[in-house]
Amino acid sequence: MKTNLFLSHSSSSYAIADNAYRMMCSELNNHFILISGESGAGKTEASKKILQYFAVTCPMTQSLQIARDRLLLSNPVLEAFGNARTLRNDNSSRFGKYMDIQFDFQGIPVGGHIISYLIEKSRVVYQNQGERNFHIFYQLLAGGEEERLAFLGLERDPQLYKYLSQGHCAKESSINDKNDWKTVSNAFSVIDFTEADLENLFGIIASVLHLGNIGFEEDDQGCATIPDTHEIKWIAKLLGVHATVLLEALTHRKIEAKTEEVICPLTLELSVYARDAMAKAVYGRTFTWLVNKINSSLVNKVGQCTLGTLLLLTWKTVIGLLDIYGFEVFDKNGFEQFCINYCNEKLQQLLIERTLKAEQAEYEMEGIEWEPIKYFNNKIICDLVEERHKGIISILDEECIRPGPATDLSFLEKLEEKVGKHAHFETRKLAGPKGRKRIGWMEFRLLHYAGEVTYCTKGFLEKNNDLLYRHLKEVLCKSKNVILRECFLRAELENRRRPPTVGTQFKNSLSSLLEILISKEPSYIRCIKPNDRKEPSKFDDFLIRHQIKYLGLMEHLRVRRAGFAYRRKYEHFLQRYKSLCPDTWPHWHGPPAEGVERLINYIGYKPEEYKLGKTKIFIRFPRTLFATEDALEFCKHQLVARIQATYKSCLGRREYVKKRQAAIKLEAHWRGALARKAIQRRKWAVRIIRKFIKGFISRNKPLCPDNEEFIVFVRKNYILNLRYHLPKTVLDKSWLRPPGILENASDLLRKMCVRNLVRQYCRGITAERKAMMQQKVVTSEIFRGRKDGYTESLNQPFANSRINEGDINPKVLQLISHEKIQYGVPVIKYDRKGFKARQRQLILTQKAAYVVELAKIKQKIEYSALKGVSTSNLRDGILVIHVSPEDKQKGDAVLQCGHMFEAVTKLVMLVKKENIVNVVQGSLQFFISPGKEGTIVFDTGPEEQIYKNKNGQLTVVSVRRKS
Ligand SMILES: Nc1ncnc2c1ncn2[C@@H]1O[C@H](COP(=O)(O)OP(=O)(O)OP(=O)(O)O)[C@@H](O)[C@H]1O
Repeated sequence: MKTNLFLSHSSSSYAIADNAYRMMCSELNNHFILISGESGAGKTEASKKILQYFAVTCPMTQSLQIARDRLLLSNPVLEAFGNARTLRNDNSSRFGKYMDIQFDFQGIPVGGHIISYLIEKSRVVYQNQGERNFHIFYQLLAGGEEERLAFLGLERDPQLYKYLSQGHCAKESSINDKNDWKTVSNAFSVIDFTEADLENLFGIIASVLHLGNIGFEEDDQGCATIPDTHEIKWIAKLLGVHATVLLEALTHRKIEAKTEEVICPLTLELSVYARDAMAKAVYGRTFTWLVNKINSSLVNKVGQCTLGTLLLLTWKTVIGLLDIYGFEVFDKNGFEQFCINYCNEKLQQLLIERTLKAEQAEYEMEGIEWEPIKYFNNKIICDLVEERHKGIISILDEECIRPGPATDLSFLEKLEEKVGKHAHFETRKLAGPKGRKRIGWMEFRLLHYAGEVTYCTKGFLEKNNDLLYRHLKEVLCKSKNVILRECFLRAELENRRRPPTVGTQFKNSLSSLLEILISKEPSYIRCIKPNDRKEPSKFDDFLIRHQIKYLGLMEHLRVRRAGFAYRRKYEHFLQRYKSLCPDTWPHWHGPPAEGVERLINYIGYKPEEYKLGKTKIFIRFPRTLFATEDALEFCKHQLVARIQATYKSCLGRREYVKKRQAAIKLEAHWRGALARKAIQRRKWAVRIIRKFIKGFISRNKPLCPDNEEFIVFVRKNYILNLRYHLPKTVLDKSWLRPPGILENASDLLRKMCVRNLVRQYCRGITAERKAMMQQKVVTSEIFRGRKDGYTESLNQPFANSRINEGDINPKVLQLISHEKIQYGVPVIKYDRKGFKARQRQLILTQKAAYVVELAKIKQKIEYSALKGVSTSNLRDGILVIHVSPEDKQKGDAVLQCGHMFEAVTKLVMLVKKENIVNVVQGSLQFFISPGKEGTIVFDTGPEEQIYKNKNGQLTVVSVRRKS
């Protein structure tokens, strides 16, 4: 347990709120802040500061801003309805308020709940001199819109209303009702109040004012009557009840006998009582409704979420804020002051129990050396008030229910009789001569922890009973005003049991409040009132000393100074700080006390900084704890980094595994797809191959489905191949071998190709070349296969310079004579005359070159006389031109010619007699001159020779070469 205690001051309120908040967040437990002090000491202000602090400093989400605003704005509404000006405080809380601020797991304020305690209802109908009714009445009149006031039948002047003017201070300069009205109106709009709600609510407020203005008169029989029903009509309208019924209920009382009901008129006094009771009941219950309504708007609404987030969202810690009426001492103190001061006694008791007493007891229990500090325990006063059967409340209750005439005086006598001997109780009768003067006959005095208070018993019984005549209750139950219908339930009428008295109710609600508080970690704000005159910056020493004394602050301070700032069970301490020591982190398996010892040794606590008890560690100075907290905070970062790293690696691994599985799946699918594709391809290939085989087998059959494709393929393939293998020249005889079925087509193509090539070739050859080729063809026809050297001659082109067809007139051989033909080889000029001599010369000079002009041939032979040309089959260049027998005088010409094939060809072509060439073997005959024949013998030998043999024959030897 750690107790925070501050004297009221804004910054200390912030500090304590902050401390409670941090503790709540770190230890995830509930806290409460008890604000105590006299009336006007500043409790309400401190509680507002705390709320503001939470509103400003706590983390906030957009969606939760509304909750925060409602939490903040619930204050002005409750203050308007529950606060009033008293002699001690212009804004005195006339009800007790306990507010739970709920925080979610992130420390965000998400909602709240308010419990109200005993509102001072009597103020509705009566105020002391210098005091006012609840603020809302004045605010409504000062700030309410004209239409609203007209609708409610109200005038602006509060003096016109009896319930507002008894204190003679309806208008107070320190209070700005008009502005406050604006604040309250704005707050209503934020806290979910509909226009209908406000209409009903202000209908009730207005009807209370109207009630107060009802005047009664006494008739002849002493019964009360209401001469002016103006107010009644307004009340009936505003509350939705029958005016006559209401009127009757205010002036009559229903008495229930065993079987019948009797209605009897009320006296004037009782009618006034009934009216005031109605006003108090209506206001009191409306206030409770208001608190409930605010609570419903503060409820944290959990939206749709998963179970995990639901658990997190519903996980709440709370900080309770208790702002309750302070200790009050007036000149005249009634039942209300009695309850208020009893409440303050209880709170002081709680404080004593949880700080002074508990703390000292704890030291003792834990075996910590301790010098006991004396303090005043006010339990004795609490017992005097609340003890069962013996306490003042029990005695009061007894008087209330007792048959027979019970009065306030009889109650006082009972008190004297039963608690007269109590040290804290006094009456005029019991007091000594000195005290007698200060206590009235109807009064009793209690010696409270905060001082003496004299209570006047007048009205105690009535207020404790808080009786509302059944007749009036019935009227209110039937009200058309929705709020009233919720406040006055019919079930109440049917319940014949007597409701608990106000005193007992208050006692019970206080004990349940204490139960709430005991379950939470406390923090205290003790408010000290500086002066009684509501003046700023004035400090009344006496008054302050008095407060410090009765609040027990000195004792408290002494205990705090001598004691320890912080204590914690070993387990909890170890659990929280174990991460600071390697020996205790992450687990300590030994006894917790040893673990704590090891831990603090490691951290380096000095001996004066701590004490070890039986079950707890006690830390003397806050700074030690703060240093430990700082170390923890630092350590947390490291731990967080480690946790984060582990978590991230876990995430990474998970991601990797996911990706891997996805990749495997993808791979499997892809492989499957590939395999399927391969199968398809294989099937397709098989089909194609099978078709091919079939096609191949039946390739020679007529075109049929079996071979159709094959043939098309073969054709296509052949054609496509063929284009790369076409012959390039006319002489190129190569040709791509066709498949059997394409032989015909191939032949055709080949022919076409050859024709095409030939055409191209032909187009490309010149006229000269053409002529030469024609000559070559003739040469071929004459000599191919008949004479040696022919094959070699194929490559030797004919030369135009040697003989030119264009230059030769085939018909006139004479033309040749003009042409000089150089054969470039020795020519044997053979004539009759010179043969012999020349022959010899020829032999000698066979290598010499002679140029023979064809003209000379012409001289020898005429065209028409040309009868034949002879040559041997050997490689020699001997040529014999046979002339016509008619021209025998000239004889045949024997010539040797290097370009034999050309000369012969051209010659026969000149004479157009290709068939006159005679290729002989062995020898040939020729005419040397007419009638005289010569023979030329052809032979082969190792070297070329021409000579005349013994027989006189011309012998021509040529070299035989392999062709
Ligand atoms: N911290 C403060 N600073 C300045 N003025 C303050 C402070 N606290 C209180 N007051 C003044 O004192 C008045 C009374 O304060 P407050 O209403 O909080 O007293 P209280 O203890 O709640 O009284 P009660 O018990 O009657 O409700 C305030 O209206 C304000 O004028």
